[in-house]
Amino acid sequence: MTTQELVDQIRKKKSFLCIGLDTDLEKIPSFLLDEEDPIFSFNKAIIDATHDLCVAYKPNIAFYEAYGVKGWSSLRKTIEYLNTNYPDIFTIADAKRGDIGNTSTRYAKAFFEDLNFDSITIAPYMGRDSVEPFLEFKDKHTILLALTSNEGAFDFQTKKIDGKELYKEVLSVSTTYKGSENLMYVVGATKAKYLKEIREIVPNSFLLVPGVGAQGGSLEDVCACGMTKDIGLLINSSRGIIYASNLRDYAEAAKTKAKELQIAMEKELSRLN
Ligand SMILES: O=c1ccn([C@@H]2O[C@H](COP(=O)(O)O)[C@@H](O)[C@H]2O)c(=O)[nH]1
Repeated sequence: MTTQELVDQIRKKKSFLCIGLDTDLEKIPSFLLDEEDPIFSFNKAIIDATHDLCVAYKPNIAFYEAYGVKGWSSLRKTIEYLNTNYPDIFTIADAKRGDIGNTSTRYAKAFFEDLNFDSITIAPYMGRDSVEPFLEFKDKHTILLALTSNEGAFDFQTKKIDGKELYKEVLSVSTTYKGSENLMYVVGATKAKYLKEIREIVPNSFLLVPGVGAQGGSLEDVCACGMTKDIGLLINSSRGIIYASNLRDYAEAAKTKAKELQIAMEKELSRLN
């Protein structure tokens, strides 16, 4: 999917919500455990209930890898279900990969060609040659971790090197990478006060913003400094939506939570016009 197609979807749906599919067998309704593939059954029900309220889904790969071959099969069924039934939805493999060039190429093939995700999250620590193999894929997007939502972000990301914070160096150096027009960045909602300075470095790039809901970040604070004329934001919520109920009404409850966020986003979008 191109960036323009994503922007068009956001305007059409009046939503820049990304729903995180962090599907955990210990948290989904227990009656689903009798199904042949409980993870896929859960994801399918959540997707069917919420697809008109969001523009993206983000399966966190750790939740699938944790169940070995079965988990990988649930992931494959989920992405195939999305691509077949909801081709206008932007898909994010939250895999946080990145390695020496030839290995990164294999990761890129796995997530962009084999699984056919639209995008993947990447750790920038290994630098240019670990990122550029992902950028070679046309109409696919590489989402670099810039300033993450967790407390550990302060261990390295905000530390100064030659007078400049590391996350700012990640942002500015990565804009020189070949194919950088397909870069997006992860910035935690819990780090909203940094957004003004982030926008000075990457004024138009899309930001994937996790950390609203369960981690305490505020949608309004993120929009105040992070929104661009073409929106430029994908705000993720995982647990706050998918685990709204663990009873038979779980999909309906997820829809209600997604709707609350969509309404708040519609209000923010109306300020752009
Ligand atoms: O900085 C980051 C980067 C990634 N994440 C991921 O996003 C979701 C957040 O889940 P919630 O349940 O909405 O808190 C999860 O998959 C994280 O691994 C992040 O939180 N922060």
